[in-house]
This record gives sequence, C-alpha cells and structure tokens, in this order.
Amino acid sequence: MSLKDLPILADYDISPVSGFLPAEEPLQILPDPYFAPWEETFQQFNGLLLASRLRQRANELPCLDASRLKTKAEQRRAYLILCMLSHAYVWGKHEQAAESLPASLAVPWQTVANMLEIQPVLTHAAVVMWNWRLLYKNGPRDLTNLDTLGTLSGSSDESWFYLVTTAIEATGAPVLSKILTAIQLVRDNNTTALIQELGSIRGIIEELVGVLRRMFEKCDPYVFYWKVRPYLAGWENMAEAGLPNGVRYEGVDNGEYKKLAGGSAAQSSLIHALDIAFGVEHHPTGMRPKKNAENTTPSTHATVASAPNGTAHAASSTNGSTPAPKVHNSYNDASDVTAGAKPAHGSSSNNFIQKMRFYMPGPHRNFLTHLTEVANIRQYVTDKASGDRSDPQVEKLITVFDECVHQIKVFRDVHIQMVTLYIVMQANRGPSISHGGFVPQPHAQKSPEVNGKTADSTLTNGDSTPAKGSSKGSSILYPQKIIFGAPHGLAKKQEEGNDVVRGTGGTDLIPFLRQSRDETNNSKIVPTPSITARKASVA
Ligand code: HEM
Repeated sequence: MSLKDLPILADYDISPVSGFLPAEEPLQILPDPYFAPWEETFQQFNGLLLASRLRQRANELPCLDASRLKTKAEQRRAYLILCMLSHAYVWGKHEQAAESLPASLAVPWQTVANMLEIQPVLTHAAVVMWNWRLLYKNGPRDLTNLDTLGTLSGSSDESWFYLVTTAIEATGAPVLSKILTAIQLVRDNNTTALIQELGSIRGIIEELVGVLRRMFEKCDPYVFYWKVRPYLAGWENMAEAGLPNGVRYEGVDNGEYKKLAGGSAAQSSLIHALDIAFGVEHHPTGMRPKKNAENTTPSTHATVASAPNGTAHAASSTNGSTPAPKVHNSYNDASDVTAGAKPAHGSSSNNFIQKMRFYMPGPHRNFLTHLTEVANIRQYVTDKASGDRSDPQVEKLITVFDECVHQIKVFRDVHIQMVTLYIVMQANRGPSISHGGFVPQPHAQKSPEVNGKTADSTLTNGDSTPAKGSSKGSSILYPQKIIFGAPHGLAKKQEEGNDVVRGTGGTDLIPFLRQSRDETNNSKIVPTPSITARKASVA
C-alpha cells in the first residue's frame, strides 16, 4: 500500500521559518482609505471604551464591504480590528453585556472570517499570530523586538501576555519542518538520523518552556485576570454573564444567535502539532481509554471519529505509521472538529482540546489533519522498543523520544503553575476595587450572602488588601466570577462554599490541565515522571 504524501508546509499557509506566524510582519494599517472608519475607531478604541462610548461609535460605523479586502494580510488586519472592537462592544466597560452586535461589526466580521476559514469570535490567531510588529525591522522575532498592534485593556501586561505567546510560536516554528523530516526518516528506517533529528526537536521544545516562563516577568496576574481576561471571553455557556443565548449577529444568518468560545492558546496549532507528532492522546476530562491507559505498551490504534456530516476524520490521537481508515470507538466520546465540522457544543463529553481546532484558521486545521494521517514516530519507537533492546541505538532512540515528550510535559507543568497564579489565586482573592472594573452599582442586583456577609461588603478591607472570600458572590457584580473559564468558553462557576473552579460541563479547570499533562507523560515509551527516574530505571 502506498503511503500518503507528507504535507508541504506552504500548501497550508505555514512557513518553514515563521511556522504558523505569517512570514511577513502583519499589516499595521489597511491601505484602502475605504476602511479608514475601522482604522480610526481602532486607534481610539481604548479611550472610547474607557469613556463608555465605544458602543455609540460602533453603532455609527457604516457597514463596510469586507469583500474589498484583497490580500490575506489585509483580511487578517481587518479580522484583528473586528475581533477587538466586537469583544469590547459585547463586554463593555462598566456596562451590561450586549447580546446583539450591530451589522456594522457583525456583517464584515462574518465575511472576513469566512475568507480566513475561521470563526467570527476573538481567537488565538487574531491576538497572538496577527497582532505583532517588529521594533527593529531586521531584528529577531523574540521578546527583545516585538510589540503588539492592539490590546483591549490598553495595558503593557496584556501586550506581554500576547507577545510571550507570539514568541513561543516563533521559537517553535522550525520544529514543523523537523517533525516532517523525522517522519520521513522513519519511512526510510534511518534510526541514526532520526535520533539526531529528535535531539534537535527536544532542544526547541526546551526553548519553548524557557519562553513560557517569561510570562511571569511582565504580565501582572491581577491585571490579567481582572482587566484582560474578561474581554477574551466568548459567548458560549455565558448565561450568567447575561448572554444565555450567545450573541445575535445582526444582518448575519437572519440575525441568529451564535454561541462561540473565546480566545485561548489552546487554539495554538503548534502545541497540537507537537501532540500529534509524539502521539499524545487527549480525552474528555475524567475519561480514560478503555485500553492502553498507562501506555507502557505500543498504542497501535487510530481514533477516528464520525464528523456530523457523516464522513470519518482521523482525530489527533493517531499514532500509526499509516492512516487507519476504520472507525475505532474505544472511548465514550471522540468529538472531532476537523475541517468544516462543527463541535458538539455543550456536551460534557467533548474533547475540549480537539474542539479548539474549530477556532483555528482553516489551512492550519487542515495541516493538523494531514499530519495526523502521516504521524508515525511513536509507533516506530514503540516497535523498536519491543524488538532487540540490546542494540544501543534502540536505547538512544527511546531516550531521546521520551525526552521530547518529557519537555512537552514540563511545558504543561509550568502552564499549570501559571494558571494557578493567574486564574485560581486571583479568583480566590477577589478584586481590589469594588466592582473589579466591570458592571457598575446602578445595574447591580443585591448580592447573595457570602461567608455571612453580602458580596458588596466583603470586597475590600478599606486598604488595598482584598477581603478573604471576596470573589464569591454576585455574578452580576462580578462577571469575572462566572467567566473563570471564559477564554475557552467553558464558563467556570465557583460553587457556593466550595473552592473548586468548575466548567459548565462539570469540568474542573485544574484537573483538566493535569489530565492533559498526564496524558502527555503517558505517551513516553517508558512513562516515568522524570527523565532522571527513567535513566535510573534503565541503569
Ligand atoms: C497567563 C498565561 C496563561 C493562562 C492564564 C492560561 C490559561 C489557560 C487556561 C485557563 C486553559 C484551559 C482552557 C482554556 O481556558 O482555554 C489553558 C489551556 C491551554 N493553554 Fe494556556 N494560559 C496561559 C498561557 C499559555 C501560553 C503562553 C500557551 C502557549 C501556547 C498556552 C497554551 C495552552 C494550551 C495548549 C492549552 C490547552 C491545554 C493543554 O494542551 O494542556 N497557554 N490555558
């Protein structure tokens, strides 16, 4: 049987040098003066939002024809502008959430999203991949030389939050060609060269961890949680934030409501590509595969899910050296959102990580599907591991493979620490000003009792120290409370008298991330918690 051709990066709008980031710097202004009303509003929108006049300005905007955007670069610039203006419009500043988006934003946003094969909602692509510029034109794409084109809060903390992620995409870019080379080396049965290629991939993943850690340097967790994160929220599972039906896009699909998740780095195609390359399988939180749960033995199956249109797509968990076209349903659920397929919103058994592909640009999503079909590295190493173990090459191969997986696990370890500091701890501490920067008193309803006091009276101690328990209470006063999980659309609720941060599907945030981390570790051939432990076990 002939093997499927390997993907060619350029066919999927991917550069061997810049990866999923555009090869050229994103446009800083739309060249056609026809779009000046958007550019002018975008220039002023932090001020308009602060003065609570952004909605007024947006309502006055003409409904521009986005089909006049000719190049990809123009479409991306327009998409970024429309994402930021629309999220600012919906969430407002000290305003109730708006459940209807005017046609002046909704219609062109849908048009440009169709052009880019992405969703009309703020995404990782908008704020991370298409929202940067170089300070020195010939300088590197790293944190010494990057700036953002726009932020929702106007803060440098928000810029840093995006730029660290942009720098991760830039740092990881060379890994894509290397993964394809490694897949070819497997096909050639060239173990020696494969070991070398994997060594180089391991080094890149290690660098990603280094960049990730830099988040702590210049992004203040308070600012992130209370001033930035609420704006990244989408409108799926947002009943308690005042959007039970999602948002109505006036002039689009007969003004139907849309429920869409907000922006999250879980939409980063780079991390998905690493998972696919190393055979990391993700499952709905709390669910484990019926077989191979510990994965100490080769995993030869391919999980293939039926898309809503009836066609079968290979899901991200394929490890086999050839695509496995048969439907294999070893889990309770394997919702697949590859090209064009819709995610099963609201299902508690969604594979959340898989679902995030719905929010990637179409070509990148399609690349991941293709990569899944040709991924063979883990299977190869597994086969070697079950053969002649006295061959030193085999031990080297297993070690370097496991080191790559280990670095992805370390990335997720650091990420969990970050989520604990930037979300869980901030939520537990509460805001240090009485409304956390959101809905003002006149709109607020009487807060429910929290720890024997109303939420209003528990907010601050009179100094800047937030009162213990202040984050619990009215979801009207504190929409942040009910949008803990907002960036990914899993609205998190903190249960009364219980410090667990939950998703609406019953998913706990930290258990979800821990499971993802543990699933990574399970992809090792010898799934020890650390490489040191592995070396000891080999010795
Ligand atoms: C302050 C920094 C960050 C915070 C607070 C944060 C928060 C979160 C949260 C709450 C989730 C759960 C799903 C969701 O809500 O979207 C998540 C998932 C995820 N985040 Fe982040 N994140 C941060 C930075 C990053 C960065 C820089 C990356 C790099 C690409 C990243 C990659 C991911 C990935 C891949 C997932 C999916 C879960 C997994 O694959 O293990 N995050 N993040």
